[in-house]
Amino acid sequence: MVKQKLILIGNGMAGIRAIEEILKKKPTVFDITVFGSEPYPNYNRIQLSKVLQGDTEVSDITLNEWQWYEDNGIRLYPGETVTKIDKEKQFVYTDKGRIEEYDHLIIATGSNPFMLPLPGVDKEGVTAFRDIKDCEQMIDYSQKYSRAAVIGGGLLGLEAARGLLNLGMNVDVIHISDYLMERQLDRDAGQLLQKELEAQGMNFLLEKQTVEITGKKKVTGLKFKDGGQISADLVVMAVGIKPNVALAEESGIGVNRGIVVNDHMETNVPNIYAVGECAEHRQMVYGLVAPLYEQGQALAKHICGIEGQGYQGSILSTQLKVSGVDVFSTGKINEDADTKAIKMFDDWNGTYKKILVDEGKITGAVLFGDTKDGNRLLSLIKKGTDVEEYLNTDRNEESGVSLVAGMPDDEIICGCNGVTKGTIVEAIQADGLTTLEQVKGCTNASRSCGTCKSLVSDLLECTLGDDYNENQKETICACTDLSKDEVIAEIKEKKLTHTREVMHVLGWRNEEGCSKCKPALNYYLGMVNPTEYEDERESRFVNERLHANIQNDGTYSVVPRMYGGVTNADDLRKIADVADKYEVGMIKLTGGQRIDLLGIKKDDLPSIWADLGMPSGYAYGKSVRTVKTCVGANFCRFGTQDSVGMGIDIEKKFEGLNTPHKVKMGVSACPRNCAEGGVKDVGVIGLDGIWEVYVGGNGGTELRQAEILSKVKTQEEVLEVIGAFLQYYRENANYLERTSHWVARVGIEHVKEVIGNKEMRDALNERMDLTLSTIKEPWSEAVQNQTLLKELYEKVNVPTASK
Ligand SMILES: Cc1cc2nc3c(=O)[nH]c(=O)nc-3n(C[C@H](O)[C@H](O)[C@H](O)COP(=O)(O)OP(=O)(O)OC[C@H]3O[C@@H](n4cnc5c(N)ncnc54)[C@H](O)[C@@H]3O)c2cc1C
Ligand SMILES: NC(=O)c1ccc[n+]([C@@H]2O[C@H](COP(=O)([O-])OP(=O)(O)OC[C@H]3O[C@@H](n4cnc5c(N)ncnc54)[C@H](O)[C@@H]3O)[C@@H](O)[C@H]2O)c1
Ligand code: SF4
Ligand code: FES
Repeated sequence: MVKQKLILIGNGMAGIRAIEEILKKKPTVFDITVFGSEPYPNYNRIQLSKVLQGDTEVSDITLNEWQWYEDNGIRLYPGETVTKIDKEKQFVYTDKGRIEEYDHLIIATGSNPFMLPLPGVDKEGVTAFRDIKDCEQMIDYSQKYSRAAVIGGGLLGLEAARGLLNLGMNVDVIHISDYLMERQLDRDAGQLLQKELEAQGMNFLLEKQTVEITGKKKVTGLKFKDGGQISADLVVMAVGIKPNVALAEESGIGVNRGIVVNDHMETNVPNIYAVGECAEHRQMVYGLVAPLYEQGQALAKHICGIEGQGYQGSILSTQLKVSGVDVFSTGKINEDADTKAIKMFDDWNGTYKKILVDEGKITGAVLFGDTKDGNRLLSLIKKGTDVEEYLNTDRNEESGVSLVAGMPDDEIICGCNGVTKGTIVEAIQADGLTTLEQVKGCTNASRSCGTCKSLVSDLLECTLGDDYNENQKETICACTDLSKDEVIAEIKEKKLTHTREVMHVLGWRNEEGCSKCKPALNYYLGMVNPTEYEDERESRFVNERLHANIQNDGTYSVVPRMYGGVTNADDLRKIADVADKYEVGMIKLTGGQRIDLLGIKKDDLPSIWADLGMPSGYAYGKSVRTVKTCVGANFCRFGTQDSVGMGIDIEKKFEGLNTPHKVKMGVSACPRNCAEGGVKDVGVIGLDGIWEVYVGGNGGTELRQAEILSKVKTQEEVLEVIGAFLQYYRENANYLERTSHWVARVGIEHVKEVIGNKEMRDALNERMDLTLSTIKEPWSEAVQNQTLLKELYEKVNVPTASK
């Protein structure tokens, strides 16, 4: 059957959720292509607040890994913007010159942050808070400067302000209204919130209208209409959002405030849908994920030909994500002539509750200080419940497990994803779930803002009773209850040899595995049985499969090996010839002292490798990468040892070794440490007559200083210590755990004890040598294998996505 061509414009939260819903219903009907302006896979935008507040890492907020796109046969074009839609011919055009035909088109272009058109808005240091780039800019500024001003005291502004406080900045919040979050709270709750946030260190300027952003090239402060002014090194604009409708409008699709859609999310143009913040349904545009996910459901049903009543609009609820402050609001927030209000204010405990009632039915609520009734009130509003029923079943005294035990099955636990208690309990019982991660994987509960995590955890405890262990072991992924150590033990005991066999024998919940467990099992199997295990190419991340790093424009990079960062005229000539012949986009020196050829077409990869005739630098692999060296004793007047020779020997010995994550090394010949061994996975420093070996350093997002592991005298001893360390890391770290995390987790003293023990060191080196004896050079192997070449590099429609 010929697949129908489905294109999604916008690789964000709403669009991809709609695709997930479509795949659940009709996994094989559509040939899907996704264009996303941002150069990342779909990530959890909501969690950017947590990233700024220091509670999570950018690397942990990905919702759909590159592998997910591949596993589902989706072509993703990251960093590529659709610039035109031809609605008659049914084509889309992109800024990279690509033209793609569609049968169905989904527009999910989200919103743009509203930037006040003030004089000075384009100065350095003025930013919105919408994406990873903005978040990184704020973190960067906080390291250089001390004063931040946030314009807008809404949800976003307050979450940004809390993050900037956590990053050590002094923060002024400039708000136009006379109380905070006036769109979500009433005055009483807004004032309580202000008091609480002031106690946390925020400074508020209310009823202030900014008229100018001052400074020359860079921002220095703000001026207000009342003549006042403040100084600031960073200005964050958080005054609301505007649906991103320019593309739709220019392409002749019906637009009002958002792209106008009907209940099935269809626009006024046949075969074109809109979903998410860019869509306008019954005169409403939404800026929270819960309604956007409901829209995705309706869209998926319609596009899959499943009957349904369509999207009917949503009742909103919001919660501020600032630790130490509990605020919740849903439905109507302010009284009018027809509304009665039930109010409770406990000054002593700092709690406030207001419930609004219209004709006997609950229509809205504002909670401060104690928000555990929030989801219940949302459920009651949705059901149109009589207020008397609510008042007669007061659960104020209940908390934790007894609170969830008393909830009816249709009560919502996860507001973002609309998941009820009944759905979660059923999944726990039917699928044997025991962990939060598994519940998230099966039901989506807690997958967005995460505020429902404790309720889900209470529900697990309530359903499993004594079988629930809160300090659950870390399982490999949601497909199994087994930890990494248990799986490795089973592989050894049952002599398992393939990923599928592991999944089958160990009772994987999902027979196909997932993008988390497949590469991990492939690694563990290879680590346990180096001589017998046949690497499963299809279980690897696409970069490793293609032996090249995919770039944000869909091209690849080629990094040949240069042992110890040393090159020669012949190799440089070969690189120059290749660069000319294949019109390489950019030639760049890397931080690991090598040469990177960027902008390579996929089809050209094998010919370039053949022409270069140099080994792969493994710049794409979870493997030993580079050994950076300083010039050392042969040339430098401070040098005490031959760091270059040592670096080359290390690199030659361990090149191509698979490791749980990438491994970078550095060798210097004196404590000046020019090769930066202090921030490498393995750093070697030569002193007079001895070598020091450091491990567990990291120079990336989470800076960590390497710790001393050993002091030895000879080159052989250095190789012996490094060999034992790397093998111990290979055998004990979780897949995708850098040495910095692993050493911090197990403790350097423990690692020292193991590596310091001669017997253990020898045994580790024996296993290491066995592994090293099996390594094949991947580029020359690929060039000589015609079947592989055809399969990997000439195949059309391989998704341009990687990890
Ligand atoms: C810091 C922060 C915290 C938040 N917290 C919460 C919260 O706690 N709860 C909540 O419910 N909501 C929260 N939100 C709002 C929520 O993140 C959004 O409602 C949601 O992400 C919108 O999804 P979307 O897919 O419509 O838009 P987006 O996620 O913005 O995705 C749209 C994507 O389309 C891309 N795009 C646009 N035009 C094109 C084009 N022409 N071609 C290709 N790609 C294009 C954009 O680059 C973008 O990546 C928060 C938002 C932020 C910024
Ligand atoms: N926890 C959450 O649910 C959460 C968190 C962050 C963002 N978001 C969503 O992201 C989007 C953007 O959030 P937002 O806070 O920017 O929007 P918002 O519309 O909720 O709040 C903007 C605030 O800025 C104020 N404002 C407007 N003009 C101003 C001016 N000139 N000077 C000072 N203040 C001014 C408004 O009074 C308003 O309170 C919203 O859709 C929001 O729902 C949600
Ligand atoms: S680390 Fe020492 S020996 Fe090496 S280049 Fe720097 S100063 Fe010279
Ligand atoms: S309430 Fe936001 S993820 Fe559950």
